[in-house]
Amino acid sequence: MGKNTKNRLLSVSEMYEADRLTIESGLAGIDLMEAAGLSITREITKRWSPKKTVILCGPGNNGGDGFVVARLLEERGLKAQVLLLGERDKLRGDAKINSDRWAHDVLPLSPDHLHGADLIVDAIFGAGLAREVDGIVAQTLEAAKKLQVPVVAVDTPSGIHGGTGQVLGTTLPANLTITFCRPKTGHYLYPAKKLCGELIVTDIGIPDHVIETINPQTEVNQPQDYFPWPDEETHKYKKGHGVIIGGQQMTGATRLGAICARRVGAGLITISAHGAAYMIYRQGEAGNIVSNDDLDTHLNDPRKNAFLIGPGLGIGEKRQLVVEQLLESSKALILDADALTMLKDWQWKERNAETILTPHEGEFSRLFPEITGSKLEKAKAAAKQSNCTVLLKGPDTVIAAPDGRAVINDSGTPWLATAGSGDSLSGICLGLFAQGLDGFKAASLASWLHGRCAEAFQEGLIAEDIGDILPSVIKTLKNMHSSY
Ligand SMILES: NC(=O)C1=CN([C@@H]2O[C@H](COP(=O)(O)OP(=O)(O)OC[C@H]3O[C@@H](n4cnc5c(N)ncnc54)[C@H](O)[C@@H]3O)[C@@H](O)[C@H]2O)[C@@H](O)CC1
Ligand SMILES: [K+]
Repeated sequence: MGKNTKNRLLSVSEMYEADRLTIESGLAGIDLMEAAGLSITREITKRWSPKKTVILCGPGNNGGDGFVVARLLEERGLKAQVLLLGERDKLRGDAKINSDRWAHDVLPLSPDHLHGADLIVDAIFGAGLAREVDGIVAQTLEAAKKLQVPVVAVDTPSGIHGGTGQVLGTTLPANLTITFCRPKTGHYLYPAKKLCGELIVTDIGIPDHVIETINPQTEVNQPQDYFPWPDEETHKYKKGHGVIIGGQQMTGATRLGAICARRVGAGLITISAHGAAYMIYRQGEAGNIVSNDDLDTHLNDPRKNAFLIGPGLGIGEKRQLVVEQLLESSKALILDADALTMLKDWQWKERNAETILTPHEGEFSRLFPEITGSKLEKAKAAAKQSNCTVLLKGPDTVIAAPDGRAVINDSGTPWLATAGSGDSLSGICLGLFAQGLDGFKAASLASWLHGRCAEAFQEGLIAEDIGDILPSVIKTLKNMHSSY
């Protein structure tokens, strides 16, 4: 993870730490709150001209931000009504100061006081959400949902945990969420990702050096710079020789992986197969090498530097032995699909080479039944326990390294939920692995490229299209600089 912190994602405690260090360094909390309220007001007035904004305020600083928005909207001639959870005279600190600056009445937070709203600002809970939302708050959020007017969430929609992205009790889906300094990890994890609507990150004065000091270990996945561009003097043996253990029946899975591995730049790809499957692979794509040598021969060839096992493999004792032999080798290794299923009882031990595991949620819970938590927490814990790079698949794929670094991928479309899509992903990983990227970089870049292929192709994508469209996605990398 480089020094640049612009792609970092904060946990809730890191956000509090950033506030604390900023205030300690001389910036007043009240100024941060004013900046937060100003940015929210600016984003609202850019998009809407509400006749009546109802602002739902909670008892903490999230509510304090809400009071600032009420005042600033009114200063711009826009009518605002504050509904407050709890007693106004019990507010403390910066929230109290901003309540005092709001010269109008507040009404109790209740579904009865939502009428007439043509815009809602949700400032009940943000980072301080401590338990499930229930009672009058839940009733008000449910009633607000039914109004079907635009909703602007301050920091997070109330009820969403900023770290995990989970809903605690209930929440109010937003059209726009405005958060401060850096996104929180929860903004990129489902279900929060879809409940936040458009996400805007605004600068409220927290300096970059504060984030550098905290050094958060999670980023949004922006791996474009890792792409292994070939230099002019290269030759195929310099670009790696990947081996895929060919499935005996689901031969298509192996072939999809092989195409993607070659498209992403691997010098050579060998499919290792026997019997009837060997003949099928021989009749397949002309650029694949197909070999019926035994595994030892491949493992003893120093040029064959990266192996993939799992796609279309099937399950059985013989295959289990192949998986074990690969695990004991010193080759870079990707374990996918059926290979993960057969790993179930494997005692995690040190491999002396890079390893990537690519489970979906079901495979993950069979592999790591004792690990629970958010998707991010699960991937991080599994990477640490297994000493492997873990690529936990889904619409919010998380890639975690054993040393604690993690990225959340945000490229892709629901069209990736199609047979063979995962085989293409592990093939891309193999191609990058073969070219010498480490496990974390290979998995991060593969996941991003895979998602971009779906975005480029759009409707009607099937697995075969991923390899076809990869070259045009790679082309876009040439002019791209990582930014979000
Ligand atoms: N200096 C700062 O700390 C800044 C904070 N800011 C805002 O402050 C927020 C964090 O403020 P707080 O730490 O006060 O936390 P919140 O305002 O998010 O919530 C804390 C309050 O809600 C109560 N609460 C939590 N969950 C509840 C539940 N389920 N049901 C009922 N009550 C519940 C707590 O008891 C506490 O009173 C951020 O999300 C952001 O909006 C911004 O103003 C920027 C500066
Ligand atoms: K909120």
